Amino acid sequence: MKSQKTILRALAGEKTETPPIWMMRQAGRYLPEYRATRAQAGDFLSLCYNSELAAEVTLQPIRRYGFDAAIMFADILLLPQALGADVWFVGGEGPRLSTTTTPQELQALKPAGDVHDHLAPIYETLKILTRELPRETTLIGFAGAPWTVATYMIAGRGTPDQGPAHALKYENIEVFEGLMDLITEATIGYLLAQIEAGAEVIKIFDSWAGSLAGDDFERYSIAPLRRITAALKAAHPDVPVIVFPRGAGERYAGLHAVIGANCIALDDGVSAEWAAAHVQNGGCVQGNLASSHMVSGGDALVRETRRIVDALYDGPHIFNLGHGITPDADPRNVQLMIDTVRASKGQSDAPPAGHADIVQKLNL
Ligand SMILES: Cc1c2[nH]c(c1CCC(=O)O)Cc1[nH]c(c(CCC(=O)O)c1C)Cc1[nH]c(c(CCC(=O)O)c1C)Cc1[nH]c(c(C)c1CCC(=O)O)C2
Repeated sequence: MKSQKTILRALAGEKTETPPIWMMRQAGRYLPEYRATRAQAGDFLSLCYNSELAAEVTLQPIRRYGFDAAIMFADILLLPQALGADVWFVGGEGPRLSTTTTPQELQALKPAGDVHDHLAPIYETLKILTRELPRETTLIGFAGAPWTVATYMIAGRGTPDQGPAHALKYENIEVFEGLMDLITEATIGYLLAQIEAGAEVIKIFDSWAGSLAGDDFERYSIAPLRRITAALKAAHPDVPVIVFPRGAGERYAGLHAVIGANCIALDDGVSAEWAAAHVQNGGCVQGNLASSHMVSGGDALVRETRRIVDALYDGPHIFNLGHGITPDADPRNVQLMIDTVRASKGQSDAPPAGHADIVQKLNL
């Protein structure tokens, strides 16, 4: 039976009349209703573990904008915490973790199968969402890719160049690879449990893949993504997998087949025209409007949105940003992007129907 949900149709390789749309970090600080619920929860991690409130913030952008998909509200750093690392967030700065760089610290982490009690609230969030989401909205579960999660566990924080993780590869490859294996195994169990709790699509974020050079890219980004995808497919062949090796550049070409994923998510470092020629021939692509347009808006936003839709019009495409929306974004620009995508029919130089109205309505 053909699925009614446009995202699932695109993920199955179908070209849709207008691309379905959702947005990375669509529940977030740019929305006043998110800030209010986060204040009610106390802090960010408390919000992640409060299933009712996490479901509520997941639903907020769906109510406001009617996105085609909802991504469960959680964070990639909950898994290290479930493995026994300390994780906390410093306001205005970002995450902090206890570090794992020695054999003793690796040994002290829990086995991959022991994460589920800790993560039970996340599975509960998915169950609530399965009941409460509109029928036409697709529910996305996610995890960080092993390399990206490892970069935080090794450095104990976000780093501009992932230097500490690269250094550990050279200084103690056993600890590095042992940690990668542990994260990979735990991630498989975590994602399988998300599917069992109601996730219809899985997305794996390899936000720092771009800093892996040469063989390291294959070994530490692609191989773990392939291993996780294969394990998910073995148990749930019908659940589509989106992978996001951010910063892959020309290495995006051919990745569907290499990883076995249904969709490759593109950052805005590659052009949509290039991706149409070199990536979309392998299957569905997602992306890739620069998230800065959500801050600046106006005609440039409309033009660029239109250009991406047109470039990827001949194949399966899910519209998204190239990275998460930032806290300084204007919620009205999100509406302008959605209206532009939904008014488009592809392959035309004319502005989308209603473009002038949209711009006027939003007072741009
Ligand atoms: C690297 C990474 C993290 N988390 C995530 C990634 C991969 C994607 C990417 O590259 O952005 C993924 C993530 N983080 C969050 C989601 C929820 C779903 C969504 O709406 O996309 C998802 C899918 C919520 C969040 N995760 C975080 C917030 C902001 C926290 C707050 O409300 O204060 C949200 C809404 C915090 C977070 N979480 C992380 C960092 C580095 C930070 C601090 C930076 C920041 O503040 O934006 C780790």
